[in-house]
Amino acid sequence: MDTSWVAETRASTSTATTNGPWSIESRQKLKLDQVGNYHIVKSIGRGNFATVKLAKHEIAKTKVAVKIVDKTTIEPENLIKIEREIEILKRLEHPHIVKLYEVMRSDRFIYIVTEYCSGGEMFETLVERGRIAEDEARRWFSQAVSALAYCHEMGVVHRDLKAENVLIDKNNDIRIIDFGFSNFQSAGHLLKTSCGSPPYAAPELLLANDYDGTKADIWSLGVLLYIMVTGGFPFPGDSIDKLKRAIFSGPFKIPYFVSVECSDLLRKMLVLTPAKRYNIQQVQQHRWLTTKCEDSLSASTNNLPNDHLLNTKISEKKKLSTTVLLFLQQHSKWAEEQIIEDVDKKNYDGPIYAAYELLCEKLRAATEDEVADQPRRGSRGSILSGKANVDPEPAAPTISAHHLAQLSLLSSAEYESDDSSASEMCDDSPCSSSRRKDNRQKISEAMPNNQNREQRRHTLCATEPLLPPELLAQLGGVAGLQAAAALQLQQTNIQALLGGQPPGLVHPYGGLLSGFSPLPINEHPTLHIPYMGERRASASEALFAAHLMSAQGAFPTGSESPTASGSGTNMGIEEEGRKYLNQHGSTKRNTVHGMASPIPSALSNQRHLRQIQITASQQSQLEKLYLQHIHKGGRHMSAGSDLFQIKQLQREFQQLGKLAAGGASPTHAHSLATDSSSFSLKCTPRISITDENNKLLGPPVGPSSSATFNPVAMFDQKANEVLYGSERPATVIGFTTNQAINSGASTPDQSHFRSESRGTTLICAAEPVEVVHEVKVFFDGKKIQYEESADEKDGCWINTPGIRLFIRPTEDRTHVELVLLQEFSERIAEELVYLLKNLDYI
Ligand SMILES: Nc1ncnc2c1ncn2[C@@H]1O[C@H](COP(=O)(O)OP(=O)(O)OP(=O)(O)O)[C@@H](O)[C@H]1O
Repeated sequence: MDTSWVAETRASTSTATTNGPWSIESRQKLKLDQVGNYHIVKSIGRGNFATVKLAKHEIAKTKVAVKIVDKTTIEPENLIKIEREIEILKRLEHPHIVKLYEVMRSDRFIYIVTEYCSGGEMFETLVERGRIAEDEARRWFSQAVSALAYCHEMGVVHRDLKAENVLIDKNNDIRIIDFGFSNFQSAGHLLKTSCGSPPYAAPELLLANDYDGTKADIWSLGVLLYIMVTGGFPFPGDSIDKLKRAIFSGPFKIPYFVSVECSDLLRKMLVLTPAKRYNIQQVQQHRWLTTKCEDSLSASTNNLPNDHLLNTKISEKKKLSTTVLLFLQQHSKWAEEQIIEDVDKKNYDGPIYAAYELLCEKLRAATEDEVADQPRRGSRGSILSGKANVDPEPAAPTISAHHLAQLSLLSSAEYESDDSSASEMCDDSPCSSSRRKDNRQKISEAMPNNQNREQRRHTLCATEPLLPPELLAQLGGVAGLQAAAALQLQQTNIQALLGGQPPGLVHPYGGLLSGFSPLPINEHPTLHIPYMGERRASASEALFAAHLMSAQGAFPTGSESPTASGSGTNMGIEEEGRKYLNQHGSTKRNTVHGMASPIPSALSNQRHLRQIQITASQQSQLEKLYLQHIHKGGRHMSAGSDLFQIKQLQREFQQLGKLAAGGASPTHAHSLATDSSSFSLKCTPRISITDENNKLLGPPVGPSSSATFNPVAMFDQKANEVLYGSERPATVIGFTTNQAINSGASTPDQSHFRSESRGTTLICAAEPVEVVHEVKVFFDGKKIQYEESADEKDGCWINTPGIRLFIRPTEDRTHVELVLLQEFSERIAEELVYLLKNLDYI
């Protein structure tokens, strides 16, 4: 391969200013400002084995993303994942799949240049905003469906679809990324490797069965849709075992606010048995996607799967744009024949194709803008002549001086207007722009164990060969070529692409995941993250292995030929699920969404709450409060004259907690879920009346006589009605912590929201000493007294009456864990976070 075009990387390192383990010397950073034809602007993301930079093409002046893989620092199996991703991206071209432009290689690095998606990950958006409106979800979802339908038609299964692998571009359209776990799958062929991200993994994968990758993708897509429209996961579980129990223990719940059509689609995608699960064509044709609300008509119409549109775009591309050709000749040293040849071959391994494509896109966008700016030419004509409106012209096939000039102007204008300065470039930070930094921060807050963020991104490679010889043969002969031809995808010489299997793509071994440790369910108020702290992780068999061992013991995977259901065993998934539950306990794990539990940690799920039974005296006290509440017209009961009763009741509840922890006394007949027995129950009963948005309302509805008063049952029933039923407003009797009451939250849900936002971790590039110094200066300035103490983890505590800070070094960063206690002043806390964020200058 001719690599003479690969420009020498210009690198420099930062200089040391201090000494010791915290010195900048010890964490010198590689500074990179140019690779190939790309000017590196700044870091925009980091995976576990790649750093992603924003860069600008020198000729087109277009922003691109450059994924930089340091081959010397990653395991061979992860290198194979990267090679797999490259090979598959080369074969795919779809408006909602990230577009590959160029691949550059040096002895040490692989640079993968793709289109830049400025809107970040869908995951970030969902964490930031919570669930999204159905019309908006439909738009994004239909784009994802369109991309997946295309993949499946091309014989490609993604196997790691999740909100983190869906990026948003500047037009608010989605792009699917991360094809590292993708593979080719021909009809009738089943896959073996369990990979992907457990919360999105289909049951057949969790049971370690052979599986149909297309059906597994549908399950993941169903989970994605569920997250979009509800803001939570359908199957919560902080370990694979719990996840399996959640999946098999019965139908998942869909909150009341999800439309009937959308619920129906979800139920047809999240079907246990793969054979009964919808395929991608059925999803495409489902009425939730085809029937559009009037309001969202314009937004969604443009983005529904439309093969005609796709083909039009593709056929446009077939014509070589002479405008771009001429422009390239003028602005580069490449000869005409060379350009024509590389473009014709779609040569991703050289610089010409990328330059050509980027310029074409720029020209196309300019042409579209121009057309949009003009009055609609067809409107009048259609009235007079009966002819349809005139469509925008495709990129001009002939040389256009106007377009040539436009290209030059656009290129320089965009370049000048970009405010990303070179000063921002070249660090290895995961995120440099302030918006993304904010997002990251929010996500960091949402993570159950945010000091593990670096590890959360571990993605391990699958154990299957990338292109098994028989698949290669099949693909070259039938599936790949026919699919490509049918879609008229491109004039690429596919035979040439498929002609040889790149070296090192077939690998017999899998990755090993170290440090897998289950963590508690994340209780973020908007996006519940049910997974074991490895939110972002995608995993291969190795990750699943330990957790699957028991399952495999329970359900030996048959070596027989695939069954009709595609499960790879003679046993149906449902049957296996039942067997699993029989063997591993059948605790029902209903998910409760929307009504986040007011009680943190061990009692965080309402299913625990439901199992609390109260004593007769607690019952009568609650009743008293309830009746008083009605009498006072719904006023919140936690203040003033009620304080004594509250305290009294609280003591009883604490007693209840102790009893539960030490084994319930038969006389009390209290029962708590076994896995919540270690908590100390510090509840204060509260009575509040909420509407469907958990806003406090007027007097409660419901029984007011002693004979019918049953607070626990009422809570349970009403919470369910609020969540899943149609009755609203509802009366909710909630239990909350003192802390939440002190924070002024008016309803259980709000109190949860607030208490959740109190712990946060900030990651700073500043030295710990510097952080400690700044924090002390801050407190001194505010005249806030603090105590300072060292910790055995080489960290340092700074405690004030309302704020606790734990500052500890990591290998190249400083973690600052910030806990705001109940007495905190929100304003001071905000100022402190602001200060710390400003220290976080990476
Ligand atoms: N084209 C892009 N445009 C904008 N941001 C991107 C782009 N590609 C990647 N990123 C950002 O960089 C992050 C890391 O990229 P990516 O997931 O491809 O790396 P990776 O090393 O393969 O990660 P993983 O360990 O999850 O497999 C992404 O999560 C995303 O935030």
